[in-house]
Amino acid sequence: MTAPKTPLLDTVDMPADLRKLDKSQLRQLADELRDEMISAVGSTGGHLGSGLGVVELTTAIHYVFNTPDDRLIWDVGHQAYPHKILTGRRDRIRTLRQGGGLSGFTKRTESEYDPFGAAHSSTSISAALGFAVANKLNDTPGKGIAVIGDGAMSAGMAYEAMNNAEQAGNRLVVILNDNDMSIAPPVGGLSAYLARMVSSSEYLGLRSLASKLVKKMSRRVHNSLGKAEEFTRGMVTGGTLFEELGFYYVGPIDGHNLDHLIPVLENVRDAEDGPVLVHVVTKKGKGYAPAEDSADKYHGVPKFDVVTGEKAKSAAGPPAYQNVFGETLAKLADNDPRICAITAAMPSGTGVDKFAAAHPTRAFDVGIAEQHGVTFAAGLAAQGMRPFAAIYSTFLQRAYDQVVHDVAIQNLPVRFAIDRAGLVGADGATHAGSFDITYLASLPNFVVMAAADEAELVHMTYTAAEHDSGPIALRYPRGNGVGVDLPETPILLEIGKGRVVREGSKVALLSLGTRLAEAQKAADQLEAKGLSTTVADLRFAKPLDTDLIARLMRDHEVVVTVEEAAIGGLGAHVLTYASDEGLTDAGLKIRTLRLPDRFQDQDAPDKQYDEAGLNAPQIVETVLKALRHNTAGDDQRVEEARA
Ligand SMILES: Cc1ncc(C[n+]2csc(CCOP(=O)(O)OP(=O)(O)O)c2C)c(N)n1
Ligand SMILES: CC(=O)[C@@H](O)[C@H](O)COP(=O)(O)O
Ligand SMILES: [Mg+2]
Repeated sequence: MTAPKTPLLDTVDMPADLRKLDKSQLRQLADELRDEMISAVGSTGGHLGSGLGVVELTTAIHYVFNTPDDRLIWDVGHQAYPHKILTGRRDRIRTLRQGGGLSGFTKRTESEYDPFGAAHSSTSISAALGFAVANKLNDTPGKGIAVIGDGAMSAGMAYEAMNNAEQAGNRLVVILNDNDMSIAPPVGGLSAYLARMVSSSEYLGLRSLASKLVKKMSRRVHNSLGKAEEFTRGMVTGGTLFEELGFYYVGPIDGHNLDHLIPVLENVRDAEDGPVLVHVVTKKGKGYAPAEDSADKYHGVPKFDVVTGEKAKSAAGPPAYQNVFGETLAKLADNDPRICAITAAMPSGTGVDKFAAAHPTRAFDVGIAEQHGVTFAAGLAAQGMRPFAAIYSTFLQRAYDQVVHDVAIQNLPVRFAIDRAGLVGADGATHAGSFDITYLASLPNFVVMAAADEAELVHMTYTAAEHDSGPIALRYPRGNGVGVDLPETPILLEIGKGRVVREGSKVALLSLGTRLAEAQKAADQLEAKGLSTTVADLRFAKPLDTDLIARLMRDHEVVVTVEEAAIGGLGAHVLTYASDEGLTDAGLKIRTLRLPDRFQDQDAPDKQYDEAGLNAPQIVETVLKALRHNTAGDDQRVEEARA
């Protein structure tokens, strides 16, 4: 694929270069920026539609505002690729989301133009408010500018921030980028409200616009607006929700028309009062037909052919875990009217779309609102339903108090289907599902399971559905299963019981989750070295199968736990149990393999697991080291005895 011709963009490395251009050149610059972004994402894959929708907005913001002193915060950060290109990172844009490359989100360590890291949504207004207030207190120049999407606006955090924003005065600017899309079509009353605001807005002549604005904004703003005769699409002001929260509301305006955007943003920049919310209407996927025409607007794409839009096909293989979950749950719900499914704006990512296709009245997309989703599920459970809250591990972090306070303390049978458990590849540290075992298995009343393969996921989904005595979680990773046959009839697993998949005598590998495949490979390699190895799939991080663990500890010389989870997970529970029971007193060697105590950047998943030390060679090395340590210890003890 040849790179697009970008003569004007080639002259712009930083926003300072952009600001030297004449306004009349900005249209061409935006077109070239869009071409460059399409070309780059075609070669890397990544988030495409959202960035395409903010090409003009990105250009206008950097043209009008004094970034980086004005602190620009992109909500989620998945739309920030054009921003990266304009802020000195064009030379690395084709490394996006790859090992050692640019992050797919904003990241403080990457550039001074990324004042705040993101990837989870709806944090931008709070962060921008923090910058704004700090600058105000220190009498330092610079506003806080948050660009937040309509989907991200469904999260409570955005309102918590707006409720508190008045103190920033004119230092805070919120740009609501309304493309009427989340990853899936947006849901709920707020989305309908925004749609009504957009569809009912008039095209105002300047006079009526000015007379409306004079009531709302300072005279200075009003006067300078008088210069923008060409600005025809209305700045409509009304008794909006945002005004009730203390913002000057400006909009809706056409986010692809630079002749509208630039004067409006200039006025907002110069406004003496504030805070201001600018409602910008854009199109997700704008300017690239295959994206505009697709149902998901090319939210996230693999590599693709720029000319045809054809996406690289992944090799046919086992089904994705999320689909196994969604289809299994849909089948179970055929015979159980109490089962329902909840997703927080991730219907296809969690497989809840499969469930929704079969049981539309029992599938709930609550929007980006994980906290509400969990407590909503708690209410359903308390009323006798069997709710499955299907939430990515990383996003469930946001609802931790709801998990503890609304679910665990009340011992309510909410089923947590925790997708993207473990490392996730290109999305990197912000999306890794590292902590759920730690934060769930420490809670009284909780049952925590991890599926070793897609058949186990079927059994665990069924087991969770039938578990009415308290909260239960099942975790499984991003990606496809390992290729085992799916069972016709699911098995009801005994709570807190694991299984031995291979019996040996010297080394025992206690696996939880999909590292089981690596544990099996490691066992082959250990056997080849003459070390007889047991492999157990514990299935449950809580309650532990203490009978099995005690037996394996008594009968083996080395015991190694293996899990795709952070410190404080299975390994910690096994060690605690072993020391409580005195099982380590006789010199048993226990080692715990888990994710490292650092945030791992994006890379291919297998490389990430290598770096984490959770692939077969590292399991083998851990066992050998434990045995060598034994020998060294013995030698030393012999020496000491001799002395
Ligand atoms: C807390 C949280 N939940 C879910 C997600 C997954 N997610 C990423 S982008 C997105 C859609 C955001 O929609 P919007 O803010 O309108 O931005 P757009 O993609 O339309 O530009 C979702 C649900 C997330 N990043 N953070
Ligand atoms: C930006 C964001 O949070 C999502 O788009 C996320 O990248 C999706 O991840 P999956 O591809 O694992 O569904
Ligand atoms: Mg949107």
